[in-house]
Amino acid sequence: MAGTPDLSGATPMMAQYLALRAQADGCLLFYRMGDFFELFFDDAKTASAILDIALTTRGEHRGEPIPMCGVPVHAAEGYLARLIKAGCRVAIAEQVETPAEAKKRGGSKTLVARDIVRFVTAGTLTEEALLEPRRANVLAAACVVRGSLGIAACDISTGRMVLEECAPERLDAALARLGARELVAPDGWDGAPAESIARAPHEFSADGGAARLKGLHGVATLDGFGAFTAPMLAAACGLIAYLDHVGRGRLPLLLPPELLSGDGTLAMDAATRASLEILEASGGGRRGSLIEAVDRCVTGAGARQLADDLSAPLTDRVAIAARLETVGWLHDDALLREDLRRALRAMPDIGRALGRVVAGRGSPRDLGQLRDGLSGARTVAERLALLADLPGLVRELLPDLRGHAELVDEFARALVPAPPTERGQGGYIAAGYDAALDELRRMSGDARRAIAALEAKYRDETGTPSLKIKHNNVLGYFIEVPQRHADRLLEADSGFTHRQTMAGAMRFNALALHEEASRIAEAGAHALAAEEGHFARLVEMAVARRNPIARAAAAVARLDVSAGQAERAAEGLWTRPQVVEGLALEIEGGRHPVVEAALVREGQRFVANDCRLASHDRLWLIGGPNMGGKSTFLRQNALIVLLAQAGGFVPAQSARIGMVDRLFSRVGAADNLARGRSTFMVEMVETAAILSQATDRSFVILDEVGRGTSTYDGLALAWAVAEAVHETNRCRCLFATHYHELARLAETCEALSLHHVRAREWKGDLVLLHELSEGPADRSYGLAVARLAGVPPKVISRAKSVLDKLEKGRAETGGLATGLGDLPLFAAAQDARETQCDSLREVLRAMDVDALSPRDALEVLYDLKREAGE
Ligand SMILES: Nc1ncnc2c1ncn2[C@@H]1O[C@H](COP(=O)(O)OP(=O)(O)OP(=O)(O)O)[C@@H](O)[C@H]1O
Repeated sequence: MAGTPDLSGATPMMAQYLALRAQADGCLLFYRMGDFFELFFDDAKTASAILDIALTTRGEHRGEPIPMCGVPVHAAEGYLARLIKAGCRVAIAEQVETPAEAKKRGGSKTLVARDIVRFVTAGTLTEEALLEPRRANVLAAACVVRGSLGIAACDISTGRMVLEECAPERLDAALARLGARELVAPDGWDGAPAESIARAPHEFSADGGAARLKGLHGVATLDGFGAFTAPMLAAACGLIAYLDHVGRGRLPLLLPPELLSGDGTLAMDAATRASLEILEASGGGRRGSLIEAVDRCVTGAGARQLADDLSAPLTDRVAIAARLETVGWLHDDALLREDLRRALRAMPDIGRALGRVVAGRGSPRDLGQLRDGLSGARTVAERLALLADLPGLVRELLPDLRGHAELVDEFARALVPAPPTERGQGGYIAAGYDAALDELRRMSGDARRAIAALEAKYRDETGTPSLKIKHNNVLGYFIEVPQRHADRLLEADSGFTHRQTMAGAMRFNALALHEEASRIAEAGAHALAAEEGHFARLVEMAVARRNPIARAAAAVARLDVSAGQAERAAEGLWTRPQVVEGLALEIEGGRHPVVEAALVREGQRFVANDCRLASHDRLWLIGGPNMGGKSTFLRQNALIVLLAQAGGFVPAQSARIGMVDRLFSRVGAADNLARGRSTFMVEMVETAAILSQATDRSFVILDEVGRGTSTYDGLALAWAVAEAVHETNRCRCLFATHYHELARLAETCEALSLHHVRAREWKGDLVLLHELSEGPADRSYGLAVARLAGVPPKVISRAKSVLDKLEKGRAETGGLATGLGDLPLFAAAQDARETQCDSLREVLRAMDVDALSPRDALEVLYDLKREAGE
């Protein structure tokens, strides 16, 4: 591999490598060698397999060849992104001195010193290229103090930090809500999820956490930020200690912590989130998720805020009303909305630029982004301030959007319009900002002009029109002439000194050229140093104002979310929900945003359905054929509740929602093999959670619970669960089931009613109407659906005869629900076609094929055909 020195015999280097490896602590070690990051031993095997790059060997260690692979430094970000995605963490070991410095330090053979400069892990990214613009990147720490769980979480790309406390068994739900990419937990804590990163328990100290937060934010007490408890502070301590470790002592942007209280948000556990596909569809990724169907934000920060809103809908009516008022205001004024969105669309990502600047990885471009973003925010605020009747929420945001005039003006004067991402070449400080810098630039400009004049002069003097003055990184400035004209310059008194002979050309130096070149170099170095000085000062200015800048970023994001919600509502004829006290759930003409979008893409129409739950009719049992739309109906109502409490409009004609405290969604026998539990076990664990946690203010959707086991067990469980939900939890609940027998519950449960999705058989084909109707389902249509799905006719006809037998057996024994009483649902199940099939079968069975003459056979065929026709 190019650029890789031979390891054999390089023992000091191997010693250096192994020492760094020991510090890398479970991470892959990227070891910088020239233009490459090299990986050795098992790291090389792991990385080459994930990255699909060549695994080679170099040299030996203890008599064994050393496996090795490498990635070019200039392309390292792409490789890092893939490794992080595959769940790896990476330690970056850089050369921390130049070869010249090493030589000066210890002689010509001295190894260049290297050190781990930082760790790159999923939860601690700040690089623009490694982050998803529309998704927050959350790192969390958790620990238990005196039986209570503390959680600290932050998105270091924007600095947002939240602290919360809850019961230890709520850890999974909290992590799912926060969307944590990486979790840090004390070593030896048996409640820690398997994939968490273990850190020394002493790093989780409440006193330590309080001290670090006070130090970070320069305050004597944390009371101004919130009343934080010991578990929260201990978790914060663990989080900051880990950040300190991965940043090698340099902390990223951390804003003052916010106190999160579980009471203020709609509780949803991990299973509910997964089943509602809020931020990710079940197959992974945004496609097909709720957020994809809702998100019309024009900025990355807006999309991240929307994801936050959807992950943690509110239970505070005032806060929900404030958001809804803003969305309504922008919904009703299309011109204003369009104007605002146009302004927002042009804004860079202020929060993430700030994150990089504070983390010490900011570039001139990031400063330019802060300038443009904050100036855009100011313009938006000024335009909004002119309007009458601003919603309260928008009025509150105005001061955050303004108030950066000093920084914006300074940055506007200091920086060129489009600053580069690299500082090495300079050129990012604007002309006219610093007279001394302008003078240095003028000097090097003069010298460049002088060099151009020299070229003309040398051509004249030597009589060589093809003489050129050129520049490269090795020789600097030099004079080049074609070989055949070189004699004149090679003469002893020519004033030129020979530098290099090329094929067909010769290169020379001259004193005057050397002097001008030195002036350029000197002025260039001074100019670069001056620009560096300005850069450091501008960075300092941004860092000092980090909290107000972050507030401006948050205000921009909130405006974008509201405008995006309004846009989505206008596009899809969504409506403003009423979120009220009480236990109603009245949704008229509700639709499922994701299913509807999919249908519309195929030119089909979504059938809207109503849902009317109230305390006297709080459990709807929903039957009907497979594919009839039961799951869709269940989910659309849960999603409408979620969207409404997140403060947005909803896909319905009207919606009146009694505030929900907890939302549960369960799908029978969902696969969760990754967690090593059987599907049925998962289903029951999740159902148990609902039965123990749902209150009368909760909303629960249960989709075919009980289907993951034998028919009798399943029916019995579904029956008992429905009864418990009705009697004990008394929550609002939609319960989809294929067990017709459950209809009997309506006789004993007064707040339970029966509903079904409609279907019809028409000319032998099944027609699914996707329409919800009152009353029990008339029959199953499983075989018809299977035929629709393309199951071969042979298998369908076999299934039919099995079904006939089963139903006959059931009729004789009294059926599945014997002992629960008669089941009228199945009484009318036989239809005329089945009887007809049986008579055809009778004729065929009676026939002796071997005894038939060809003529008789033809007769029989005619008979059969006639009979079938009847
Ligand atoms: N209201 C509707 N309007 C139009 N099409 C619908 C509607 N509801 C569902 N569908 C269509 O029917 C398909 C199946 O819906 P869904 O999964 O909700 O049925 P189901 O009754 O739960 O089926 P199963 O019992 O097999 O789980 C959807 O993917 C969608 O294409």
